[in-house]
Amino acid sequence: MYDESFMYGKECLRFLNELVRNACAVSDFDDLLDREQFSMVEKIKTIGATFMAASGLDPASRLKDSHEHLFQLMEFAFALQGAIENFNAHMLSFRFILRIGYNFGDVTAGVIGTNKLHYDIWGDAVNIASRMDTTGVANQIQVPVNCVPILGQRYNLERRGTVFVKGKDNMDVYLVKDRIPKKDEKIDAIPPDDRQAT
Ligand SMILES: Nc1ncnc2c1ncn2[C@@H]1O[C@H](COP(=O)(O)OP(=O)(O)OP(=O)(O)O)[C@@H](O)[C@H]1O
Repeated sequence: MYDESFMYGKECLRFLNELVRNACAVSDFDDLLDREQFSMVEKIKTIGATFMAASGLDPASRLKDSHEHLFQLMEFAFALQGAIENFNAHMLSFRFILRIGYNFGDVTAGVIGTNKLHYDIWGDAVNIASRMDTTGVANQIQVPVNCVPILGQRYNLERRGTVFVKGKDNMDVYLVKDRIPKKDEKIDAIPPDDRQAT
């Protein structure tokens, strides 16, 4: 845990900056975005200690009738967890806790104003993603129930219960635990000799 008031917030800023573009972690948040496997994922902004990303905003790069951009975003969330683990392994005095909120749905994307331009996204889907984070669990990825049919195709999800979401009342929420292994992954994990014996 860190204290935002320590050294007037300077230490907090330094750590967050190191985390987002640091030299000691194996893969920092911004570097992850350069990877081909996250080609549809975009950083929107950081808000305080929150890192906001979206996927599939460019309809041209989205594969038709595919949920690949949604899986990419979930894989990105896993990669962030890995980056935090790496980062924490270099820390002696404290550990960062990462809480992730995830949602999908229609959004409006654009820029407001004429100076200090900033690309942003809006909509119910964004508000709910934000609430999935704020009502979430330390070191876990929380998603609303509407994500389950699609994410359940690739990930093991555990029902957490209901959380109160402003403007939505109580929402059913799930925690994304891990990937469902692919069939051939299981076979490959068994050494050839053992495979004959079973
Ligand atoms: N583009 C965005 N960037 C940052 N935060 C966002 C964005 N869109 C939505 N949020 C956040 O999502 C949350 C949910 O928004 P909602 O419209 O439900 O409530 P609100 O009345 O705006 O929230 P509050 O009064 O609690 O700040 C808010 O905390 C809002 O700051």
